[in-house]
Amino acid sequence: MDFSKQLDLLGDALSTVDNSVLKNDEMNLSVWQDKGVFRAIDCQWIEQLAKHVDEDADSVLMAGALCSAYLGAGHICIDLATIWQTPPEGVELEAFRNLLSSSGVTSVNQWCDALAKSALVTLAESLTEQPMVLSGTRLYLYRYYQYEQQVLNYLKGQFDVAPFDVDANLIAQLFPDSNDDVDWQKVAVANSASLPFSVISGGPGTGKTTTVTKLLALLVAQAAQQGQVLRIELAAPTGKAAARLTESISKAKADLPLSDEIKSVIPEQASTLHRLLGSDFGRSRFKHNKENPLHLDVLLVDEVSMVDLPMMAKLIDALPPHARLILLGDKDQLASVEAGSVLGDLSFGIEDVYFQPKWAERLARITGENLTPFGNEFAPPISQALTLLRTSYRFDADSGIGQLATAMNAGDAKGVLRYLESDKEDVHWQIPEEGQTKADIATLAKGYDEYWDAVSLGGDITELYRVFSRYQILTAVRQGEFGVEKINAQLEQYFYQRGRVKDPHVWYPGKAVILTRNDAALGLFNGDIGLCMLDEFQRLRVWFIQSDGTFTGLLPSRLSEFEAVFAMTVHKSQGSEFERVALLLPMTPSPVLTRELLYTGITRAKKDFTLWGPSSLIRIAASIQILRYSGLVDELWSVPHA
Ligand SMILES: Nc1ncnc2c1ncn2[C@@H]1O[C@H](COP(=O)(O)OP(=O)(O)OP(=O)(O)O)[C@@H](O)[C@H]1O
Repeated sequence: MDFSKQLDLLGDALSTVDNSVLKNDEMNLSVWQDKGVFRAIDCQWIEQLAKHVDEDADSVLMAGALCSAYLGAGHICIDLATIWQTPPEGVELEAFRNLLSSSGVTSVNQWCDALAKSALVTLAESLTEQPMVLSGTRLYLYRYYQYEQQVLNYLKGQFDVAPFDVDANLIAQLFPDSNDDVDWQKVAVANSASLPFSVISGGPGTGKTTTVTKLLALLVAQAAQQGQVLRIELAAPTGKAAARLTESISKAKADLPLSDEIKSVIPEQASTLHRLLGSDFGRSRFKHNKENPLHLDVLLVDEVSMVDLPMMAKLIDALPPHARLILLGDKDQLASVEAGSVLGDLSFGIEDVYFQPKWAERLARITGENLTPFGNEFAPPISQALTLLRTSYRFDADSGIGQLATAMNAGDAKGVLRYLESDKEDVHWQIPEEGQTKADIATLAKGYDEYWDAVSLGGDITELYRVFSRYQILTAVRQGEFGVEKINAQLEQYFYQRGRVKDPHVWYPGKAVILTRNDAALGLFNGDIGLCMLDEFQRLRVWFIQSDGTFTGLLPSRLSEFEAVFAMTVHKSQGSEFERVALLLPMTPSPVLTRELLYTGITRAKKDFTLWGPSSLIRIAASIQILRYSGLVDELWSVPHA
């Protein structure tokens, strides 16, 4: 039986769960469900598994349910050794150990032995198709183990490819006056041009787009010298991010010190990953895969922090063997909504491990930069493929947003509060009053005055979209008084009371929506933003920006799954930037309040940032980092380093 297919079929169609699956009464699933450790789908999953074993498999089924539950929280696998020490939240260690000991498991080794012996588990070293895979102390659902292996095998294959020649003169031409200590943009170009796979990571405004545009120019120019034309594709996880990539590449291209002929070969048009791979919406298989690979020589993917492990595996699967893959993103941003944190895992040691000394010498020869201090004989192969851009050209040393983002990223709560309290022009802090239970909608709504003025003038949709994109309210949570749903409803009501909106319950000029699902028929994607305006025949249309910057107007009735977007969650805002951002925290602690969430929220703002929230929660958030289990870090970074 194909258990992974079975898991798919289970989907969200939940029926009554048989809570007596586990032979030991103490391991009653309903208790675990009540504690919020397991979802109904986790219980269904092990209920299915239990039908296929006669053995007393309680400890195995428990591990299986944990594996499924952790996957739901974004982890690719569970680490039994870690869970043995730190059981899921809400479960006491002693109770957890007692439960397992009642099925004969009193140590991690015994737990691993029980799993290794089970008919439900295959060992990674002798892989067969079973519901679960045990690799050391890591336990995976079979399909996720496969995804991880696909990525690892691809990477290991790339590490063995001999480096490509790089034209140092062209690099010098592209960086005519680099006078930083070490010009990491130049190093990134030399490094990525040498390799079939590379990652360029950097915070906001560190020049990622500028750098890859130069990289593409170099590759195009080198190919031209050999009479070849490269097929280059640009992609990003969401429509918004693809549109931004298109815009920034075309801007960066204009400044290149190269001939128009070379520039004309560098594409500007980016598409979404789904569109690139040929999504047949709703099905997990893409049109392009190993049997039908993409027709390209170079693939550049931006905003990779948002790419989950299954998507990365499918992307890699669809690459022709000779293709170069260049990944771009900010490793410190929130990880993908779905399971995995691929960019974070790939860049795990990027801060303190650099290049093998020989590789550092090679790059120094090409770039003329002094990279001797960055040689490290313990650098694992993956670290050769990474470059971190460190200087932000958007935020100067005085910028409050830049300093705030850096402090948050470092988990420096005191620094964060200090910058919030300082009188920097671009950072503001709205401290809620003791016991405040509602958001200050009137103040939050002020940011949209300019937008409503533009709506009432009924101007051009391009201009309206531009004005709308200047300000955004972000929320940390979905539910509750400070959650995105309530805030949107209150904002629409407020706009109605102020006469901006005739009736908030129907479509009206100026209504702003975000799609919550891909829509094959309309060619629109989850996360696409539409603005409602009258067309030339005075009919209401919802206008969506295409990745080429033009707009398409649809009858509102054609949209099925969407929500208002005067406020959006930080998760949804990834891949977008706004001149002014108001980030609204809840008043009480929430597990979603993490360093990454606040860093992502802060870095959406280009010119002005306001944080609404109490200092206690800001402190807590700064101290919590998201950890997602996977085997990528161990497999890629396990070489001890100095
Ligand atoms: N080496 C440099 N010297 C001076 N200015 C630079 C340099 N590199 C980039 N810039 C400028 O900094 C700004 C941000 O650059 P770019 O858009 O390439 O950064 P990014 O990392 O892609 O930004 P984002 O956070 O928007 O993704 C641009 O105005 C760009 O022209």
